[in-house]
Amino acid sequence: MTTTREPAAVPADSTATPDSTAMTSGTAGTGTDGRPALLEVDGLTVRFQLRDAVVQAVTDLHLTVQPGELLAVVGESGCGKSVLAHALLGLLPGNATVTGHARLRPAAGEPVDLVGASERHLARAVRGRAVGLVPQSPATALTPVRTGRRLLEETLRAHGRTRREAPAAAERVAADVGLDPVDLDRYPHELSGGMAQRLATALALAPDPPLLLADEPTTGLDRPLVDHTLDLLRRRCDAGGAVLLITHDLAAARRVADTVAVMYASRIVERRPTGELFAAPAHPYTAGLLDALPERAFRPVPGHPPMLTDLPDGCAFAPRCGRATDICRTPPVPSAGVPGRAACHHPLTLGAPA
Ligand SMILES: Nc1ncnc2c1ncn2[C@@H]1O[C@H](COP(=O)(O)OP(=O)(O)OP(=O)(O)O)[C@@H](O)[C@H]1O
Ligand code: NI
Repeated sequence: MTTTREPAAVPADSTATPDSTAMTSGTAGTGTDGRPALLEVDGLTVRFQLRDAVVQAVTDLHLTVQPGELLAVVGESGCGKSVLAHALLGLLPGNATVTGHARLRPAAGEPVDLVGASERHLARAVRGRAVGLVPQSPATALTPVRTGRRLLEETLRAHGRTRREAPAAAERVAADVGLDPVDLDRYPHELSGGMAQRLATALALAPDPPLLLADEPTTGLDRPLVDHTLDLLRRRCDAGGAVLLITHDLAAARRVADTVAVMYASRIVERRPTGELFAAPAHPYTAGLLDALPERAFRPVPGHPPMLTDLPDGCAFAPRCGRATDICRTPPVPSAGVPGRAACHHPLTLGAPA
């Protein structure tokens, strides 16, 4: 069953969200209790240089994640979701240029701007430790020559568990993600897609990172395991962790997210508390995604997303949008996913551009 969660960390009045002032004033995002955001992404932009073209994969992206918050990033295939996650961890290939800021402020440890942090710092203090990643294609990410048990125990020991503690801890983490301990003795190539997915999730959770980036973590799972995984992520946030969940699945976002950011053609076009976004989407693209849901109109968004090598200067959604007019040839402002406001010249509900 799908349940609608009301936002836990964000007041219902989106104009009063603590980070909306931060977005407009440029100061650090803070939580409702005055704590700074755990992650504050500010103008993140990623370009890939191809031989004769530039891919605009992520453009001027702003978002915050508070401790305890589950933020879902949704959007069609190819809009830049995975590139966003990889940019935050310094995992992009050499033809990528990353600009902007992504400030991480873990409760323990020094704040760091993930953009421009040294590879050495990212490897030692960030990846896996401060920020975990459940990769989108776990089967290819798993080391082929070690069993799941060995991978998990090694990860746990690398993060402070003793040789004595690691075996029981590995079984606990495996059980948390719904993996049978027997399956821990298999090698990655002996795992089904769904088992590999759960093992990848267990590996990301084992060091207990304050921020988890989960890129389509329910791929290949059947419905009960999808819900099990989503609820596990929700419980992490309820216990004070933070999760950025990348998903195609709006029902998943609705079930567990506090906040939803909708990405279209490399930009966040709308970012709102989950209940508000589902009840009254402001951006026509968000409305289109909701109309495509089976329990709603079951009508797909017409047309196709644009090529990221050839984006228009104005609104990239205009060619697919029933509300577009001449003004949509100019960039919608703000284009930055400011909470409560859509990057649209003709929003459906509140959210006229400032
Ligand atoms: N190394 C690269 N070089 C050039 N272009 C790339 C590279 N990696 C990704 N891209 C492009 O960046 C864009 C965003 O890709 P990304 O993987 O982030 O999409 P996504 O939203 O995660 O899609 P999906 O939902 O299918 O996983 C795509 O157009 C993709 O082709
Ligand atoms: Ni992806």
